Amino acid sequence: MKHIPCALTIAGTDPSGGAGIQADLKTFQELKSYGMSVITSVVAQNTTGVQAVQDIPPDMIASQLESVLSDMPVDAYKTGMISNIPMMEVIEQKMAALRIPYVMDPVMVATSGDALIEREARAFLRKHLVPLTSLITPNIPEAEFLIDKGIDSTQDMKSAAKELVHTYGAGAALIKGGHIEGDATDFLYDGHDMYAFSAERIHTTSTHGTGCTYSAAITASLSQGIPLVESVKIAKKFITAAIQHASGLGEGNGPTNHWALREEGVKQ
Ligand SMILES: Nc1ncnc2c1ncn2[C@@H]1O[C@H](COP(=O)(O)OP(=O)(O)O)[C@@H](O)[C@H]1O
Ligand SMILES: Cc1ncc(COP(=O)(O)OP(=O)(O)O)c(N)n1
Repeated sequence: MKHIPCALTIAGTDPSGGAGIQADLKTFQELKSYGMSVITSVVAQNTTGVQAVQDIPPDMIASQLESVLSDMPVDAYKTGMISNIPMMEVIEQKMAALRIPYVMDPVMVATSGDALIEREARAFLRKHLVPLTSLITPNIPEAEFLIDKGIDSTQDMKSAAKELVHTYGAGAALIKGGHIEGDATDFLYDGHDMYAFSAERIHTTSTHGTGCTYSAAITASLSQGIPLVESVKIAKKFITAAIQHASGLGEGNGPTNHWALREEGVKQ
């Protein structure tokens, strides 16, 4: 029987469908990986912001992980919103021994400005989960927190990527350029070489869930055995089209369009 590439997301929810688990599963599906999910927090949110958060008890996160891991193959996984230390401990305990690609989107704050992680959990994430990653994908504010320094230029972005690998033990680091002026250029450092992935900046407010979608797209390709640099290249094309062809849904920062490449007729 043919093996279907299987990708798992461990993250919070977005009932409006633009970010979190919902964005991840849509992305896995579009990129032809079988999607699975473990929910860390149920978040009442939409394009205007976060209205309420209900964290799932750590035991229940452990049970969900056991359900998936005891029965299903997982070829690659990603984490998104992990709001507190007990959740991180469970993820570390269940996932550390797995020798499969792990992409961490170190989610801290939503586009709306709402915090999605407890303050004291940030340092724990850096110490315990970052060293398990194959790739970490911070935006600029997240990278600034992780390295404890300001990032004001492309040179700073490149230095941050190197520091995340060499000082904090990430397998590779992709610093995203959504939050700096100029073209939307992201820098990937894999421990040896630096790569730039660039797209023209699109003038839009439809950026809700861009980080979730981008990291899920990378995870999908990694689950198919595609090498890291090529996976990021595919994902950059996917997220750029998704922003470009956003539907303008919602009253606030709208979701991206996960089927944009399919609509464009681009063969994936
Ligand atoms: N306005 C934009 N035009 C084109 N690409 C963008 C735009 N905003 C973000 N991106 C791209 O979307 C991806 C997610 O980046 P970013 O918005 O920085 O992440 P996050 O959603 O985690 O804040 C990156 O590839 C970034 O370069
Ligand atoms: C449940 C959940 N997880 C993550 C985010 C933040 O998503 P991100 O892709 O960084 O996009 P923005 O919201 O910052 O655009 C979220 N909102 N909800």
